[in-house]
Amino acid sequence: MSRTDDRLIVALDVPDAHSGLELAARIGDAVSFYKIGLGMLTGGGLALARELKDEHDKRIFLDMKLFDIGATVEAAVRGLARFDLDFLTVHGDPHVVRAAREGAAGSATKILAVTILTSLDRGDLDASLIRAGDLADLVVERAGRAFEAGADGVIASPREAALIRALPQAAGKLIVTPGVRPAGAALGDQKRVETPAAAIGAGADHIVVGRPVWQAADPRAAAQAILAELP
Ligand SMILES: O=c1ccn([C@@H]2O[C@H](COP(=O)(O)O)[C@@H](O)[C@H]2O)c(=O)[nH]1
Repeated sequence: MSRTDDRLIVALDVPDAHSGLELAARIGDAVSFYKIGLGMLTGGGLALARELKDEHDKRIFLDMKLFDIGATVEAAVRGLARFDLDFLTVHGDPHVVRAAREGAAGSATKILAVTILTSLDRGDLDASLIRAGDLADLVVERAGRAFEAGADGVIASPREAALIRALPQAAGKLIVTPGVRPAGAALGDQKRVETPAAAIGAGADHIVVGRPVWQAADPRAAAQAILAELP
């Protein structure tokens, strides 16, 4: 059986596993890859991951954005890798990525490193005392360092995807982009945004889309419309 185009990852940012399962059932075979994030941590997110994977043959991206001392990250990733996840996120700091690599050893879980959140702009970085300079340059630099530390891929906005794809260290690595909006869709809190077609055209392997799908009156049709515009 051929899988649905898994370049689209739908963020299941609903409060609990029950709502997540209902949403996935409404979307049906239009989507084969789901992201479960921090908002569902206390709502049965891991149980949902297991059920979608084992009972519904979906791919799972667990977006935990882990950040801690190396030993703690390694232990957390070792435990989470037992859930047979496809993707797991950690912060892009090299010590975190190295620890996550150790924790994921022997599993098929790919470690994705968050560069700079797509909801941030230069003003937000200033407020957080992040080094001055062009935001895209910082994203590309963090991506390069994360790759060198062993990340299987990075999370960045579609605006930086082409620059990251051009890095020699990016060969064979994944670029996954949230911050994706169909033309005319509300941005919400996203600040560095492009359309689905532009993101894939810039070199993203996967796009992550949440609210434009799960808040739609017809989430299946919304997902299908996004897939239809991919080059
Ligand atoms: O830099 C990042 C990293 C992760 N996210 C997550 O992706 C989805 C996006 O949801 P939308 O509703 O399409 O904005 C959400 O779960 C974030 O936690 C991100 O947006 N940016």
